[in-house]
Amino acid sequence: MARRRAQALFDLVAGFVYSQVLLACVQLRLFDHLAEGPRTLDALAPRLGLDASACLRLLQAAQALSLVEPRGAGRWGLGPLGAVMAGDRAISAMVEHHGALYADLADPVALLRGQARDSHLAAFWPYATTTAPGQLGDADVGAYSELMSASQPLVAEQVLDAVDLRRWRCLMDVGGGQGRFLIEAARRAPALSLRLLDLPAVVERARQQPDWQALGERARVHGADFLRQPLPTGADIVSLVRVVHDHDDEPAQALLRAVHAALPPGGALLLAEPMADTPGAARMGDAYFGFYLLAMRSGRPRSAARLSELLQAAGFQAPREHATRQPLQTRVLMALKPGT
Ligand SMILES: C[S@@+](CC[C@H](N)C(=O)[O-])C[C@H]1O[C@@H](n2cnc3c(N)ncnc32)[C@H](O)[C@@H]1O
Repeated sequence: MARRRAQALFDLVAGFVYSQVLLACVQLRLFDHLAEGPRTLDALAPRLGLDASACLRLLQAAQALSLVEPRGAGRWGLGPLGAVMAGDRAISAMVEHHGALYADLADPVALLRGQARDSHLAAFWPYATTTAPGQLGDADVGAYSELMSASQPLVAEQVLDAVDLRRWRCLMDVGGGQGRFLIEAARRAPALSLRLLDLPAVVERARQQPDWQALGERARVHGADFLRQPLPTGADIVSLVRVVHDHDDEPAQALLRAVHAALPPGGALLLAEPMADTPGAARMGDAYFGFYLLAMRSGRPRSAARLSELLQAAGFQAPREHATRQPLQTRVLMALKPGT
């Protein structure tokens, strides 16, 4: 038992280093190079811009983390985890933006005391701290919008496997980014009308995408600041996907009230995000997400029970949970506005 605890503690100490090894592999595009086929150290080092000794150090560290593996004849190939990274642009993008989080975590006590000066993560998600998100331009929203679009297919698949949208007439995705969730919803529910609401600069990016344009008359965009402007009416179901956890209690409550006001009686709110009380995911919810949102300077991970309280305080009936395949990544609550 003592040995197991010592190992567990060592992993806590070293976890940050393992993360940096992964970040270096992604930043140097190591997995992309190895996806083309196994390579020798001499062939890899110049491609990564490293000398042979540094390249070997990285490969050995990455091998210990199952990211790469030796393949004989002095060649290196993808390891089991590196193969996952090489095949998934979304995961690489997700890892890469963690450079901002790691920089913010350099002094965790200052972060907890609210004394940290700059927040790299707050700069990455500028809507979280500005008082005028509606004024943000394309240069401010582009990086996070692309990251969200890259990771959205996994989320959309889980949410739309859990909830059948075919009984609804019009879905408005609030904070819907570049429209990826709606594009998938449109495919699964061919009669559904679609409304995308996000900041003006974000919906402008959505509008320019060919697969959004392909939706034609079915889909409309609405650029607005959902914390400072009323939401348009007309949809009978509203989704908030990975949105509520970005906001502290007061704005989150205001947003839920705004959604309630925009829905007709009998309308529904679909809330999907990772939640704090997920069995087996305490590390992810409370440790990782808790500190991520602290560094971002807005929002908190919430349990399904806490979200249910907020939803009912906003006027919704008690929500029902729809099980997803990977609750660690996304859980889904559906709440109805009472009918007349
Ligand atoms: C974490 S992202 C989630 C995007 C998308 N729902 C997804 O899951 O890929 C949060 C989204 O909320 C939008 N947002 C944040 N504050 C907003 C505000 N005050 N008004 C309108 N949209 C806002 C952001 O622009 C961003 O697209």
